[in-house]
Order: sequence, then C-alpha cells, then structure tokens
Amino acid sequence: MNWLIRYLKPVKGRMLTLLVLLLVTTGLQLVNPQIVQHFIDTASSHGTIISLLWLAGLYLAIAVVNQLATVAVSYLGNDVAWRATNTLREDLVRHTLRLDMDFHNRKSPGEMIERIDGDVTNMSNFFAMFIAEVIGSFVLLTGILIVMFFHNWLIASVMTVFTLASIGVMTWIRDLGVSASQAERQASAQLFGLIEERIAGIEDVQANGNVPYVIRRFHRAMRRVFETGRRAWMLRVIPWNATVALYTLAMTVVLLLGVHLYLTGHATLGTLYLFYQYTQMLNDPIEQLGNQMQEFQKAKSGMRRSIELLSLKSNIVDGDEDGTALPAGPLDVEFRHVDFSYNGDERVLHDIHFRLAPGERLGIVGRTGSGKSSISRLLLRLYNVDSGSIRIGGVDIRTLRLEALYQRVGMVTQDVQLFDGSLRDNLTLFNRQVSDSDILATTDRLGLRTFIDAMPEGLDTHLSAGGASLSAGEAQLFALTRVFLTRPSLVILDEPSSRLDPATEATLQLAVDELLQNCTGMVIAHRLLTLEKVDKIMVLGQGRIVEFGDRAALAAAETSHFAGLLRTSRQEELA
Ligand SMILES: Nc1ncnc2c1ncn2[C@@H]1O[C@H](COP(=O)(O)OP(=O)(O)OP(=O)(O)O)[C@@H](O)[C@H]1O
Repeated sequence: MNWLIRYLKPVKGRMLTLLVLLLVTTGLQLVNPQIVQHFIDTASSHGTIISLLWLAGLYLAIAVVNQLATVAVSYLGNDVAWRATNTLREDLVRHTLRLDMDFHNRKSPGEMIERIDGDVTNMSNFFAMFIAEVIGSFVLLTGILIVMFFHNWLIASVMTVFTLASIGVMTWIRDLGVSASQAERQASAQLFGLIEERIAGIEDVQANGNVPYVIRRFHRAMRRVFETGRRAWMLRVIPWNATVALYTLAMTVVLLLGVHLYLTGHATLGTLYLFYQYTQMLNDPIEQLGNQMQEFQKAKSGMRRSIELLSLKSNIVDGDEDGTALPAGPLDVEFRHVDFSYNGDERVLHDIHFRLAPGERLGIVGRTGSGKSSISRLLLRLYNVDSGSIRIGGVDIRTLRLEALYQRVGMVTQDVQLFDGSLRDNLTLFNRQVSDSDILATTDRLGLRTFIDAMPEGLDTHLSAGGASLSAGEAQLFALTRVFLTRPSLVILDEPSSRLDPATEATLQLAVDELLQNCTGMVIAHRLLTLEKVDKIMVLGQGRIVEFGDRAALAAAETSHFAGLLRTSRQEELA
C-alpha cells in the first residue's frame, strides 16, 4: 500500500477527478432504471404522451451525459496509469543502471527489458483503475441495495446475501493466481532474454547455420510461456467464474419472487422491471470487482518482482569524497596488494602491487586471460577488490564518489558501444554542454578530423545502435575522441588498436600520444609495437605480476620476460 501511495501521490489530483467522475456515472446508472419504471407505469396506466416524452428525453439526456463521463473516466484512467508507471519505470531504469556488474553479468538485457517494461505494464491497469473502480463498484452496489430496500426488503435481502457471498469468495481466493502470474512473468522475461541474445548475435547465428537450433530453443521458451500463462489465467479467472455461478442463482430467485409479487398484485409492471434491471446491474460491479481481482493478481506479481529488483543493493557502495579530494592534473595510480575474483569464484588477480607516478605511461602485456582487462575494470570500480586497495591521486577509490571517479578516469575498450543517435551525441555521450567547435578542435588535435569530414552529414550523421553503420576501426577512433572530450586525468586503453589496419593504427597511435600528453596512461596491448612510447611495462601471467619496470631497462635486459616477448614479436613480424 505504501508503495502504491508513493507512485499515486503525484497524480492525486487526477485520481480525485477520476473518482468524482466515477461517482457521477454510478449515480446516473442508478437513476435511469427509475425513469424506465415510471415510463412503464405511466404507459400502462394510460398517462399523457407529454409526460412519456419528458421521461424519454430525460432518459436520453442522462444516457448521453453518462457516456461522456465514461469517456472522461477512461481517458483519465489511462493518463494516471501512464504517469504513475512511467515514474516507476524511471526508478527501475535508474536503479538497474546503478547495479553492479555481478548482477548484470547474470541477467540478459532482454530479461531486464521485461522486468522494467513488461512487469510495469502489468501494473498499469491496476494503477489506473483499481482504486477508482473498486470504490465505484462498492458505491454502485451499496446504491442498488439501498434503492432496492426502499422497494422490497425481501428481494433486497436476497441481493445483499448474493453480493456479500460474491465479495467473500473473491476475497478468499484473491491471491490464488499471484505465484502463477509471477512464474508467467519469469517465463516471459526468459523468452525476451533469448530473443535479445540471439538477435544480438545474429551474425554468428547465421554464419554457423544455427537458425534451426535457435528456433528449437525459441519453441521451448514459448511453450513455457504458454504453459505458465495458461495456469496463471485459469487461477485468475476462478474468482470470476465463482461469481457467475452465484449470480445465476441470485437472478433466478429474484425473478421468481418478482413474478410472484406481480401476480399477487404487490408490484406493478414497472417495479417488476426495476427488480430485474437492478439485479442485472448488480452483476456489473461484481464482474468489475472480479476483473479488478484478476488485475490485482497480475499487478501483485509484477509488483513483487519490481520491489525485489528495487530492493537489490549494488555491491559497489558510493563513496563520500567529491572530486575536489583529487589533485588537479595527471593522477598517480597505486595498487596495494590487490586480490580479486569475479562473483567470489576462482581468483583471477593475485597480490597486484605497483605504483605509477602522475603522467607516467604503463604498458600491460600478458597472455589471453592473464587478467589485464580485470585490472582496468577494478580501476573504474566496475567490481570491488577482494582484498588490498587501489588509490588514485592518493585517495582510496572506495571513498570517492563514483561520479567524481568517472569524471577523472577515462577508458577505451576493445568493444566500443555506440548508441542510436547522431555522431555528435555519440562523441559527447548526449552531453549538450560540449560545443561543436570543441568537438572539431579535439578531433583536429587527434588528427581524426578527416574521419568526421568523411561522414555524409558530419557531426549530424545518424549512427545506429551497436555501430552497424561504422567500421570497427572508425568506432574505435570515435571512442578515443569521446574519452578525450572529457579531459581525463587518467586514461586506460584496453587494446584500442586491436581492430585497425596499419595505416589507421598509425593515426590512432598519434591520437593516443596526444591524448596521453596531459594525463597518466595505462595501455593494454597484445601488439608490442603499440607500447613503444610507454615509460613502464608490466608483464602479467596467470593473474600475477611477473615483471614490472622501466620499459627501456626491461627491453635491454637479455633475460627479462619483456625482452623475450619483444624477440618473439619481431620474429613474428619478420615471418
Ligand atoms: N565477467 C567475468 N566473470 C567471470 N570471469 C571472468 C569475467 N571476465 C573475465 N573473467 C575471467 O578472468 C580471467 C582474466 O580475464 P581478463 O579479461 O582480465 O583477461 P585479459 O588478460 O584481459 O584477456 P584478453 O587478453 O583476452 O583480453 C579469465 O580467466 C576470464 O575467464
């Protein structure tokens, strides 16, 4: 309830209008059968044609007003639903974006889409109409019963018993379908996860002739959605079916009693119509309550899942220190006896201990899987260290605010993420404060201006998500510009030239040199040629520092690992 109130509070004015309109339509619904009763009685007692016309006109006017109010209710209901659920969606997106990588490694993007949008959509009707319709239904039910008590206490009593029994049944079994609906949502999230994953890897799926296998998996996932959905639906409709059975019984009793009263002269034809009409009307609010009960079960399952997601805490706890704690200019980097494992599994970094002075450049080399990228991920606090500490500018990064850390540290990885938007948006990451002249001056300095000029519409060129419209090399060059524009004090380059041809690599190398002029740099590279201008070298092997020292000294020392790697790399080049 607290949760519901939080999201409905900002739309309370609209909710109130919705409620008033619902009460108006409820009142009008109660009035119309009385008019028809008068009409029938006036007609059967040979009343004047004028009074009949007046009654018919009144009936029509009320029906029209009722319809207009119903349209307004529907409009406002949707409006409230969108406003409330959009706030919830925003909260979920913000929260999810702050969750740590351990969480994101376990969840596929498709599954997250379902949790952020699918589950919330399930709640939208609940947000829109639940409170209004439940109150409206109760008011209508009470109104009908009160009016009926004025006309005939016996029939009113039958109707009251039926109403109470229906509500009792619904309350009793209201949670019946919640767990099943939750299972349905989970199956649907898995289906979306599967679709997203396969479409993201479409090139590999097609190239490996994997389509039939993917379709088989897709069928299996759909079957799960169908089976869980069928079960959830069946459990949700039970309350409604129970009230239908009760209603049929009540209708029969009321009709029998009504006909008896008419035949014995205790009721007019108009009153008999009134009994029939009100009993029929009784079905609407009860059906409405039944429907809302179904929506409630769906919403409750979505709500449980959303609350569960919102209550997840990121392992990466934000620090207190703002960026001013860091000294201006290039930052020194210090790893103090750092151990690290992903998800508490096998350790991938052991006792990493080194220091890099401000403005120094470090080249990190090592075999695949030796832990090079893990070091860079730790520096950006994408993961927490198991033990030891990392300091930049003399400050433990755990005490720094993440925003301050990201402002001062930039990273370019092997996989450049491009977003759906203009080239400008992709270079500035949607930061409108970066001017075009700044972008162009930066690309000029990096020697990348020709790449921008070659784009059909310059900075306005539209890029599609995932970077399908760019070559991998171009994407990498733009990623470098993106980092440069943030004027970082420490830059990590994780295999930035891995996908470039020699000519583009030379361009990139110049850009990297320029970028590293005013900051400390860490360059991870397999190709040792990329590391010609670094000051220090770290050789990693199975998560341990095998060697650390001045590049020139290590290259000159015959027996060093680095010198060995250089010899091998030269032989490969010659071959
Ligand atoms: N998200 C992850 N979850 C679990 N284990 C991981 C994850 N990322 C990397 N690893 C493991 O950590 C180890 C080090 O990986 P890392 O990516 O740091 O190596 P690397 O030296 O950068 O490799 P490469 O040269 O191929 O980029 C590997 O054994 C890898 O399997």
